[in-house]
Amino acid sequence: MTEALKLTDLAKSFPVGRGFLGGARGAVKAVHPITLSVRKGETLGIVGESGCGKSTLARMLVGLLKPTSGTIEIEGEAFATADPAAFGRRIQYVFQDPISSLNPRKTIRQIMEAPLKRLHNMPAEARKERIAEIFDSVNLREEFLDRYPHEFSGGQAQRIGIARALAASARILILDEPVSALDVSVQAQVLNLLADLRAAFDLTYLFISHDLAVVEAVSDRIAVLYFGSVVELGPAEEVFATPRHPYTRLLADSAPVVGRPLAAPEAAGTDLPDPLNPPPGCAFAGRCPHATDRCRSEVPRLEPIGDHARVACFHPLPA
Ligand SMILES: Nc1ncnc2c1ncn2[C@@H]1O[C@H](COP(=O)(O)OP(=O)(O)OP(=O)(O)O)[C@@H](O)[C@H]1O
Repeated sequence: MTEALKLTDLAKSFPVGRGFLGGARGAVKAVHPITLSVRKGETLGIVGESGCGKSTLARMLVGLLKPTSGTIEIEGEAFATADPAAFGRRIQYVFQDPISSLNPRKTIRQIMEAPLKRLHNMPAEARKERIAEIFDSVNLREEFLDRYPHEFSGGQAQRIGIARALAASARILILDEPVSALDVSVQAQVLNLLADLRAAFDLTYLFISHDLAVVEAVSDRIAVLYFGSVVELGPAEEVFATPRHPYTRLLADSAPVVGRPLAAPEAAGTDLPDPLNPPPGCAFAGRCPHATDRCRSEVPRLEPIGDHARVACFHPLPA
């Protein structure tokens, strides 16, 4: 078993608006069917502009949102069929904003103890030992345990968020913009810590970010999301260096500076299609300099290209 995570045709729509008889008027397709696997020990980076479906995808993976269709397998087991605690022990979510994701009325010790009690039924003495061990591994002092979330800086709070995820003994972490809210100097510390933890505990990461430089630095492979679909997937060192999808090229060209976050590229217009009324063909066709009639009428599938990459485009760029 070398796959940590396997998604098959995973999709999510949100019903929106209320019609005359109270039924939904339409649906926002936040995530179009996605099929991909993440190897054990791998860091898969997921990038895309605001609204491309990153958070919706992440939330489905940890059971916070129910998929509209498709399946999720975690370490070979189907998500929907197993008991939720079993999945909490395997996959955990680390939030972007660590302080607001922690209960303000609970001490850090109480926050850390919850998954040990709930998921592992661990007795008090063992919990104490385990928490001390985890705190040590994220370089936090034990005396912090009796303080409250608001008493910490952003970097410390993010370490606590990571520690809480590790307390569940999960081997897969969904890191949703884990350093976006932090100062650049603190970002580096947290990224180094994540790299150390991955090696020490044999972890698999899904690293979601709109910061291309960060994603390129931490990932083994990168998936580029556009309008709810993966449009390109390949080795981290190739995806932005030699983009095959015109959208990836646009991203790479518009964020060449290290640490510069991904903004909607200006060159080819910024109009995203209407999610309530998606176009019949490629969602990027309206912004793409290479679009043809076929692109405007047929949806390209994610197909292998070259040795390691996949691209969803009828006119991929040369390597
Ligand atoms: N609960 C919801 N109801 C209706 N539409 C939603 C809901 N949640 C998300 N969406 C829509 O789904 C699409 C994807 O949103 P999502 O938050 O997953 O994107 P994102 O890439 O994480 O964006 P950001 O980087 O801004 O957080 C957007 O069009 C969004 O408006």
